[in-house]
Amino acid sequence: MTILKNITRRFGDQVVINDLTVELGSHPVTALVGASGCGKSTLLRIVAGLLTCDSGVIDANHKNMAVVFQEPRLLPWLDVRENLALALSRAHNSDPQCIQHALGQVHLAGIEQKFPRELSGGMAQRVSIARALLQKPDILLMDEPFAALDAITRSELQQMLISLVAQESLQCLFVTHDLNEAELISNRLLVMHAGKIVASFVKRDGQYPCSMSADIHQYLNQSLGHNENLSHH
Ligand SMILES: Nc1ncnc2c1ncn2[C@@H]1O[C@H](COP(=O)(O)OP(=O)(O)OP(=O)(O)O)[C@@H](O)[C@H]1O
Repeated sequence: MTILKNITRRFGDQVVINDLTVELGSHPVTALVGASGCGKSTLLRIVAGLLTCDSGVIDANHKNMAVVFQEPRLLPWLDVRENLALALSRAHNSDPQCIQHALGQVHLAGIEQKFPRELSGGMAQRVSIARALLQKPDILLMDEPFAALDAITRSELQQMLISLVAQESLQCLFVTHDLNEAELISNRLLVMHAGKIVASFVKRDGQYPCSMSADIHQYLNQSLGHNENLSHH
């Protein structure tokens, strides 16, 4: 479990994360949704340790985190095996079989020799997920990982992630502004608005409450900076 208490982060005069308190890791997949610019990526980067906060406390039991971004961020001059070997060496692991295993996990056997430019967007993103898995993360942080993919590929990767989470007992924080994706993938859904978590929902018996979608749209439709009427759940 990672607990963030009273986190605030500014960029210049702009308060992007505003006295935010949340606990992560009590459900396999927590989705974080919110309108563009509400601070989702900033929060994820703070959790990942890629960004400091100005005030607040982070009590992180998740020691080993891996991040998957919207872009695969593969090194173009290295082939797939070399890209993954780099991640493996960072994880202080020299067992090359792990690379085959990780590629199998993302259903991509036999492409070790290909260079990133030879991969489709979906394949490249699968490689970046394999790279994250090689780090054996105790929480996987995903920032709009499927946003740049076409609808069919996106759906395939969503199903792959759902299976992976179940098979590997992964913990995942999944940032998206696609509510359907968030509902499908997550077990818990946090709504962010103007730097705060304004609502939280838990999936029970495979379903979120019927009223959730309307509640969230009310938040998403509000312009940033006008959240004083929001109710907490
Ligand atoms: N490095 C930075 N320097 C200055 N401002 C920043 C920086 N990073 C983020 N911001 C600002 O913080 C606000 C929140 O950005 P953030 O990327 O966290 O939002 P988001 O909810 O993830 O949005 P989106 O869904 O569009 O990705 C934005 O106004 C953005 O311009």
